[in-house]
Amino acid sequence: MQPTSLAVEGTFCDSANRPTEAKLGPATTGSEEQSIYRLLAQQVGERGFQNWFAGKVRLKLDGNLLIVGVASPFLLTWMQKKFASKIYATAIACVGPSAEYRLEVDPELAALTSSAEESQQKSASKGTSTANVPFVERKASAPSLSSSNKNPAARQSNPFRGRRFADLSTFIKGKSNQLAYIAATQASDEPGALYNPLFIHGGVGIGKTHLLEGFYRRVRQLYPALNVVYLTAEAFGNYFSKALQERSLPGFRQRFRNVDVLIIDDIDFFESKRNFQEELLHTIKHLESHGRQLVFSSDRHPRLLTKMSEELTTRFLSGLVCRIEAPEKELRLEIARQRAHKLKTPITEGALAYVARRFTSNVRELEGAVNCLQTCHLMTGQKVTTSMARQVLADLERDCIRIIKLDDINQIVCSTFGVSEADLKSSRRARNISQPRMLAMFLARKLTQAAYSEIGDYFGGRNHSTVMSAEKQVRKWLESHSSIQVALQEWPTEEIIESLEQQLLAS
Ligand SMILES: Nc1ncnc2c1ncn2[C@@H]1O[C@H](COP(=O)(O)OP(=O)(O)OP(=O)(O)O)[C@@H](O)[C@H]1O
Repeated sequence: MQPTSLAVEGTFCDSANRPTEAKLGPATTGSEEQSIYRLLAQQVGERGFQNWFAGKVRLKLDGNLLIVGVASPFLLTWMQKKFASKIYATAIACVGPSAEYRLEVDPELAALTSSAEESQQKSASKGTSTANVPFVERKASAPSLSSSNKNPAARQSNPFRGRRFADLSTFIKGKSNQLAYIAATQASDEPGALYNPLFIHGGVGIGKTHLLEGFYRRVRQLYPALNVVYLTAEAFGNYFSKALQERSLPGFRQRFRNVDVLIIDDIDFFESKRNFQEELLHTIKHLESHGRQLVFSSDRHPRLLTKMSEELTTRFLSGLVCRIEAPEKELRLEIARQRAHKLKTPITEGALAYVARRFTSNVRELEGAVNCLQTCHLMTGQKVTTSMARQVLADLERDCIRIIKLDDINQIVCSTFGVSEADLKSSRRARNISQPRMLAMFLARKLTQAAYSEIGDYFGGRNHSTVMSAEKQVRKWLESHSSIQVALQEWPTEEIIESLEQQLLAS
């Protein structure tokens, strides 16, 4: 599952704009609550705890359910994205393996937040005008991309504050991600000069956001005077809609068209959203014409974003497109090892290898697994062994399994190839219909429990031998590294299948 995110950097990074300025204590003062706070602090680290939890959330334990109340839907999606596994580990540490957790908007916190915001707005309106888009970094001077901005004194006078974004230095390199890593590092050395736009794509939870955040951070460190904005596509869309509603589009445009570096995560969110695409296109055109740096991430290659306008797609393709592939075994092992080291979890090599073997496609889940093992170590005081890992992670592994239905496959294949459901299930044999159909049948065999006859029946009342031969045909394409046409372009079958699987797993 891919959590949606309204993570907008400046809202959190700029302390003046923090949404939860009001100082709130824990919901109750009982020793139980205090110990939950302590466990949570162990999980998220002192800094994370102070930045995001202390005085800002309300914790409640209801049976085996840990409820974390936050001040806004905005915070909720953010916390869900960033801390879900840690909150879950805390819940387990509190009530054992049957624990569950829930993040919810706490009305009382929300009320306190909006009154804090109101008073902020009042004081802002007394001073110079600040537009209603809160996340754009403000700076005194006009933007400049010259190297004179590499100024240590300026760096000190404008230190990076607030939420700690992921850092490129903590990004663990391997075969599957090294191209994207090198591109992000090089482009952040000289924003606007090299790969522009830089477009990073890959499956769920494999480090795209980490790289984008690292990019953001590095540019901020090297060029503190630059106006750098990081946000998700969803946040961009929300701010755009709000500006439309409030008739404040000029302010919105002024904010976005004055940035030096614009980083937008999860751009696939814009698929089928014509008005957002249109606005983004104009923003890109404007920024490009002024030599500003653009960075995007997506779950797919730009050409596979079949519901994106052609103009936008060609712009995405005009710089450098890098793919992060599923992490290879060595990388998974190293990530697990470093995670355990960071959490100070004594763990055997065998247990690490077990985790790396079991959690293969998603680094987020891999990290979640190590978090669970840390909790287990905290509870038992013992070094984590392979058999302990096997036992503890059994539930997690089960939860990580996604149930994929034939309808899901049908929908994702149709939208990726731009064919209608009626065509996919029809008797038409044109290549642009029969290939997606065969792929759909192949995926149905691979990812569902459905029998050949059931699959044949679903995809247009075909018999089981049609499905068998479709499966055989797709295997042949894979073996011979054949390509398939999507969006008027040939793609390696392997890449298409991987992209479809990723979309299915994320759906
Ligand atoms: N190579 C890596 N080195 C260190 N940590 C990594 C690496 N790849 C991923 N991670 C960690 O895995 C977690 C998930 O990564 P991230 O959020 O960047 O994934 P994503 O590709 O953006 O996922 P989504 O598509 O869901 O947005 C993060 O905690 C991130 O720091």
